[in-house]
Amino acid sequence: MTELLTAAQMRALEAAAIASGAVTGLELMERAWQGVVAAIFEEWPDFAVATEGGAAPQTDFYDAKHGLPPRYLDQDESSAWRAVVLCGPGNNGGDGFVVARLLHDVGWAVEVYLYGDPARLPQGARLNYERWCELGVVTPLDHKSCEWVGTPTLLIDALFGTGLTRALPDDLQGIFRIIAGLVTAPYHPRYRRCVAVDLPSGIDADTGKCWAADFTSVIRADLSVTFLTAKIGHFLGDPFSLGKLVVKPLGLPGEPFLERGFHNEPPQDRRVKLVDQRLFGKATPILRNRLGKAISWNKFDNGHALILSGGIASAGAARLAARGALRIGAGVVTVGCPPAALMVQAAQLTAVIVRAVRDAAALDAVLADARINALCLGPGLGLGAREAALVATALARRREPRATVLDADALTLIARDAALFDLLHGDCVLTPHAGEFARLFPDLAAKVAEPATKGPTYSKVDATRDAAKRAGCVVLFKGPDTVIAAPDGRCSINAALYDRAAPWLATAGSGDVLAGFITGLLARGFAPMDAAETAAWLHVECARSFGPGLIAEDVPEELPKVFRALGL
Ligand SMILES: NC(=O)C1=CN([C@@H]2O[C@H](COP(=O)(O)OP(=O)(O)OC[C@H]3O[C@@H](n4cnc5c(N)ncnc54)[C@H](OP(=O)(O)O)[C@@H]3O)[C@@H](O)[C@H]2O)[C@@H](O)CC1
Ligand SMILES: [K+]
Repeated sequence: MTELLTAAQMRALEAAAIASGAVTGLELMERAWQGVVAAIFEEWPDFAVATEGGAAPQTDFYDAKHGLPPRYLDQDESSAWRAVVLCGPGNNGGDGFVVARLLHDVGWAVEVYLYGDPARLPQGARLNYERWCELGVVTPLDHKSCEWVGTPTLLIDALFGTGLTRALPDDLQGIFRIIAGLVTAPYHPRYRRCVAVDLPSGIDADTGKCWAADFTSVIRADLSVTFLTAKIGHFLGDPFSLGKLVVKPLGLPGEPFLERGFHNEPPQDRRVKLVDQRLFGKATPILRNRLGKAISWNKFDNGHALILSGGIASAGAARLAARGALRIGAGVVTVGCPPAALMVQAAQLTAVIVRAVRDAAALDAVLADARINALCLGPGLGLGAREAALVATALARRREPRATVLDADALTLIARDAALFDLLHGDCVLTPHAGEFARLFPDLAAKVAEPATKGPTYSKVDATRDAAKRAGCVVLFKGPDTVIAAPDGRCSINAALYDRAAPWLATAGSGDVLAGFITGLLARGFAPMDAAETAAWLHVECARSFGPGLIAEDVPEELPKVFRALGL
């Protein structure tokens, strides 16, 4: 998995590299702008063609995005390559001055605006400001001049990066609103693309929160270019403001540290990882069973998952979870349902065993079978006294605690009853969506929802970590930015964003399949955190592999294809 950094960790790495003498601050800035410019030209190769002719291409990118016919192009103006670079008072602005220089060198008409006093720029940024001043003017960015920004072919947002730690002053809020309004104006023919250096200005690099009035006053980027590795804030908040995210190397001597972990490792509860394909490295037990051996010929060695079902009307949710658990490799899956739902479940299920579980006493008897080693409680379960008793029975068998996923209705039940909540143990996994999270942890949800007005801000990562500590088990907080945390502080993000976006996964029943995936992996012997991360990643991969049109039933059926693509 890839380490995501906080602004402070990034600064510490930069300072360590500079202190080691391996690189200077100015060199880092040079590498950063090289990365930005390379990313721009890779993304829009037509922009680099200006090096030769200086004539703007007739291609209307805007047209492609909004379906406007080319005649909307302002032909008179289209021959000018106009770039506007907005620079801020720190090193993000310093990166902006250098990008301006390079674009100028390759033939663009570049206008540079600066917010702040040039005399107070940090040393490296100041030097690059002076170099730019030899080539062109710098217009102070204020309420009046920001109107002149207009709608350039290329807008570079280098106002603020990782150094933004407090709310923007009123004058800046106004400037942001005006520029954001200009560049997102839907019918202006000449606006092409906006590139954010590091991240769109106004977004907090640690939490993804917005220091501007709201996300509508953030200058939305088509491309955000960051350095070394992504920051946590790139995946939280409103990542849609970032457009496409590109990470460029800085050539730091310890850069491969990202593969191995930090040289000076921050404590566990300060690190956040991005779940990615590296989960499936050699060490991954995806093809191993609960005994740590390769998947066994004996189905019980591969675990036995029990999914509790609700009544007839909601019985489908448990079936989806069961199918997920089976496809991900649990050796045996049983659905336990109320007697009245037995016929319905038996008629619909083939490879899955169906058993009647009338009440808590019946569940207790079923759980006497020690081969059942993973439980799934919640999908379509119901919210009555019987269901609460089932949850209590399942959690209370402390002498033989089973790995247990609590989803949907089971989460509502434990949110309602503190005694049930107290039964949670270290082999549980909670899988709330935002609404369920707010019911379970109202104070933490309220802190996440608070707008950023003073630092440090509180994010979904912080909330999930705090929730896992409070519950004493793994919490998987769902969303396009799913955050997974363990009580010991481990934390990761499984992002269905940028090149992994799969909005069609937001479909009824897909959460039930995820609960089933986790349960199946728990049955296979995965530790709760590993099971949650692996299941969440595969869940998104299934959706991506299937594509639009996906319904929940398709998710488990796509799994064999995903496994094959992974070479498993
Ligand atoms: N680290 C690295 O390895 C590398 C970093 N690089 C680049 O540097 C960027 C980070 O630079 P940075 O630390 O100078 O921060 P940045 O975002 O420019 O802003 C700081 C300025 O903003 C000001 N300010 C803050 N809040 C404010 C507010 N609300 N309203 C108004 N002003 C406010 C703050 O003022 P102060 O708090 O000091 O009073 C200070 O003047 C990073 O994003 C990347 O682009 C790359 O070049 C390569 C390697
Ligand atoms: K920026």
